[in-house]
Amino acid sequence: MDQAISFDHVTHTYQAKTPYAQDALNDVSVTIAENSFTAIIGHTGSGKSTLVQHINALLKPTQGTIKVHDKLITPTTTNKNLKEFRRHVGMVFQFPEKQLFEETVIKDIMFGPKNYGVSEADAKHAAVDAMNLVGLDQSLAEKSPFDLSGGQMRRVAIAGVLAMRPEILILDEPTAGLDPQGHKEMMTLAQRLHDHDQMTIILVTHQMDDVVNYASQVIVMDRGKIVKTGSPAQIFADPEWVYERQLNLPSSTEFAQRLIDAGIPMGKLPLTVNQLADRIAELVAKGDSMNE
Ligand SMILES: Nc1ncnc2c1ncn2[C@@H]1O[C@H](COP(=O)(O)OP(=O)(O)OP(=O)(O)O)[C@@H](O)[C@H]1O
Repeated sequence: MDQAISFDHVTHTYQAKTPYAQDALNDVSVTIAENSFTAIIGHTGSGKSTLVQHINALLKPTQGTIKVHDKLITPTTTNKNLKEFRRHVGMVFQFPEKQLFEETVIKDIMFGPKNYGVSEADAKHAAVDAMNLVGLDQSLAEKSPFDLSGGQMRRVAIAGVLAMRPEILILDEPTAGLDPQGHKEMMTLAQRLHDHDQMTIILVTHQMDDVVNYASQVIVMDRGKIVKTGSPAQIFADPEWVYERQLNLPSSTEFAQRLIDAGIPMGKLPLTVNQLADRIAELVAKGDSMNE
């Protein structure tokens, strides 16, 4: 697969050259493949948000470079001429509904395209498409976004990003504060944007079940460094290592680990509920055949 994004020896220091200077990223090199669904995990303060904010040049590296498609971002990159580039990299921050401000849902979603000089008619077209993408009924278009439920408000905010038709979508803890139904809908949306609309999805999350259920690649951060990259199976194959990074296991993996600790041979660690159920069914079938 082609590389959509590559970090080359990137360091980011907040408040550089002051007594409060702090390296939030420390010599990070990593690539993220085109059309991949990549999860970024790591304990609080490990540098996940700092990392992803470099992908649309919201933050610039203190040292090193980032390449996003053909665009090179360096310590001397200025905000001039970044507008067109940023259209291709959609960023959904934590609690994006806080950024809603227009009188109606449709106006809020049209804001981005209009800001890029798209005609009123084309902006409306893009907004209607984006509402469909996120599963918002068109009957909500003329309502105030502030009269909607929390989950709906979040979808309006995401529709505003999708109306720009980005190729890369960054989701920074998109399920924070949502109920189980809203959580499932949000993750299903991310999956559909990846599978159906061929977007490169980058998900920052503390939810290990989402990592194994949706992501194909994982980047693990610890104290401003990338300490492991690989498939979910590779990342969670060593529970001790995961715990040492102050991370959880996916719930099915943790359950299986408890069974192993109790002396039950589970074989390869399961990652998902389906894999766990299959493993237990195999064990039960084996036990039955031994009793026959
Ligand atoms: N604007 C800022 N000014 C100074 N320091 C900052 C700023 N933003 C983040 N930091 C520091 O940089 C480090 C990395 O923060 P970052 O938000 O990237 O971590 P994170 O892994 O996304 O954390 P979380 O899981 O809590 O969102 C932390 O030590 C944090 O305190």
